[in-house]
Amino acid sequence: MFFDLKHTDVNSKARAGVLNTDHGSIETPIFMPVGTQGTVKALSPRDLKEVNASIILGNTYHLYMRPGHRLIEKMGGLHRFMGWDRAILTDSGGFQVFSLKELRKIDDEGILFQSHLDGSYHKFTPQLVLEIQRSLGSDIMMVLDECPPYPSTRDYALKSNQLTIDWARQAREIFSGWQPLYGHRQWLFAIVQGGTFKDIREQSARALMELDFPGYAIGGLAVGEPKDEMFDITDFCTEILPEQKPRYLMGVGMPDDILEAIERGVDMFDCVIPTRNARNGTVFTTEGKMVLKSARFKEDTKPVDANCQCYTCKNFSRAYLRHLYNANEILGLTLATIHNVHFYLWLVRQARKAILQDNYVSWKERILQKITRVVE
Ligand SMILES: NCc1cc(CSc2ccccc2)c2nc(N)[nH]c(=O)c2c1
Repeated sequence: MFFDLKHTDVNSKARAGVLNTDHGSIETPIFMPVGTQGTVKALSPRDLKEVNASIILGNTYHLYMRPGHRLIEKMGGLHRFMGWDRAILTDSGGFQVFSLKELRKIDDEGILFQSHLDGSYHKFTPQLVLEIQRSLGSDIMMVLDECPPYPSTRDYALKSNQLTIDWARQAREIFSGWQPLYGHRQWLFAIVQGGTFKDIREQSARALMELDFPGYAIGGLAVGEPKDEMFDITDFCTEILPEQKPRYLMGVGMPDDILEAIERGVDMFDCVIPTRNARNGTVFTTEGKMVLKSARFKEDTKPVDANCQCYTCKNFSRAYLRHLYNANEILGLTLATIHNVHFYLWLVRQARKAILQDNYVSWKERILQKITRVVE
């Protein structure tokens, strides 16, 4: 069974489960570090294993653009190419086309766009993005979808949703006769859209459920809408989606967003925040967020987080990390990234423990008091 739902917290919709892939089992709730170009920036696969990452993300758009999915296929697939033998999830690429703001034109067949690298024209179709993900060999693939901008008119959200459902239908058809390239199984997730319109969200979820996918992503959120709307739509979607299938909230989020979404029945998360913030000198700790470049840490001999067991916190001081940032030293990026990814993975592991003990909500309230502070 691809997804085992082990337990649902008695006081909320928070769930503990296991995703079984041919590149290992993944305990949920899970955070997936983003490795856009076949690397989680500043980390080696060895670092990722040391922080117990069980699944990372690759980006179909970027890898298609460079070095190209055919080259990666020649290299034996993305796992071998990047030296990562645990699980990989890849996005379909449509979202990246929209967020790169290059010329793009959507029609019933797919998305026509210009490369951000050399200006060449390309067209992502439901079939092409699956071919690319087949060449990459991702364990979990995403269908091509359109993520409507926020805000969108109701009319736009309706039309866009119809297209996303049509594209998902084509993808499901291709997937029904699926022959993986490298011998390991590949799973296909659908993506629920519909903006912040609940009736369109329901239409989307029910149409995709009829097509029976192994898992369901909630897309089109964390695109600028107010947080309470994001959580309200998330809660609404998880009410409809199959209980026995994994739910993936795309592109979310800050540590507190993830804890709120877990309470509303989400199992999988990805976000660039831990890796991007680390590169900018901001780290997350059990006592709150910390801007390491700040002068207040100039002579601070304490570790980033005294409660953290990561390599960075066990071996280096805040003063040293601040020095590395000021000196523009690459090691600073690596050490802060190790810590932040470790923190996110630790947080969701703690969440899972609380769920299994049926005290997720009280645990969440306690931890939120601490991690949402700013360390002065
Ligand atoms: N900001 C939210 C968000 C993020 C991503 C990207 S998630 C990602 C990023 C890199 C690698 C893998 C997954 C999305 N992807 C798709 N296909 N559809 C969405 O609505 C959407 C919304």
